[in-house]
Amino acid sequence: MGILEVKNVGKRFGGLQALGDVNLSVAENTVHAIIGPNGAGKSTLLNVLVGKLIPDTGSVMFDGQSVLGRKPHEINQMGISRVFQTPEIFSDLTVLENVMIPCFAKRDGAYRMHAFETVEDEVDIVQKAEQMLLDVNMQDKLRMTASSLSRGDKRRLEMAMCLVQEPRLLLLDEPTAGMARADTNNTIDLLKEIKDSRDITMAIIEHDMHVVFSLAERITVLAQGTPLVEDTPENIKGHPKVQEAYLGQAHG
Ligand SMILES: Nc1ncnc2c1ncn2[C@@H]1O[C@H](COP(=O)(O)OP(=O)(O)OP(=O)(O)O)[C@@H](O)[C@H]1O
Repeated sequence: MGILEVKNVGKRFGGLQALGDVNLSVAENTVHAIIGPNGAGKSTLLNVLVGKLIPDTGSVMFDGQSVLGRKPHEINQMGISRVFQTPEIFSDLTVLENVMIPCFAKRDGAYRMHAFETVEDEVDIVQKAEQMLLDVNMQDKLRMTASSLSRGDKRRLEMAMCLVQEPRLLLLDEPTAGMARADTNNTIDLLKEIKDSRDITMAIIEHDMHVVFSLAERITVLAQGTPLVEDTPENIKGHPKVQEAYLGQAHG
């Protein structure tokens, strides 16, 4: 039994069957990649997992509890965090403040923008946020305004905002999209460090096969809303069904 169990999940948008009959089991403390051509349903599946979309059929269980019917913040409190394709950060705040906000949210159950007025009283949260930023190698950028960060650092910051909540499952939506090779490799190294330093399960959507094969222990190939094959990276390489799924696609 995996920490995440998706069973018979289907989702339609009008006449379009975005997810057909998705079954997926993600084992605890592993990195599981979900790959597939454009329009395969990867983002739709992720949106179901975080409560942004309600599927028409099926069930989603996280650590034995149903995710369906819960609001995104409730799913977050269950221990599922998501890093978006476009970083969701507070541009006008400093790097440190950005990481403090989810700490307040976790402690108080609500975002508290006014919290910074009494920041001296929040020593524990400042320390926690600073340690997190050290873990993602952003200790030199604590006082920088988030809007002035490079694209790679914005993603790194968003990762810190997720990780500071100590999620048990981290969902990564194309974590290296748009990055140059050096930044991509830094992100791979960072994710490996994160994985090795704590109990965490990762589910990652990614088009860059270098990233997928560097990180994933299991890979599910999704095509037209249905898993075609699930296997180890070694067995996925050169698998005829994978070639079939990507046939005619520009990347993969
Ligand atoms: N809100 C929506 N309304 C209507 N159709 C949608 C909606 N969201 C997604 N779709 C359609 O559902 C299908 C699956 O889309 P989805 O974004 O999940 O694919 P994907 O595998 O993530 O693609 P990509 O790799 O391009 O991000 C596509 O045909 C898409 O156009």
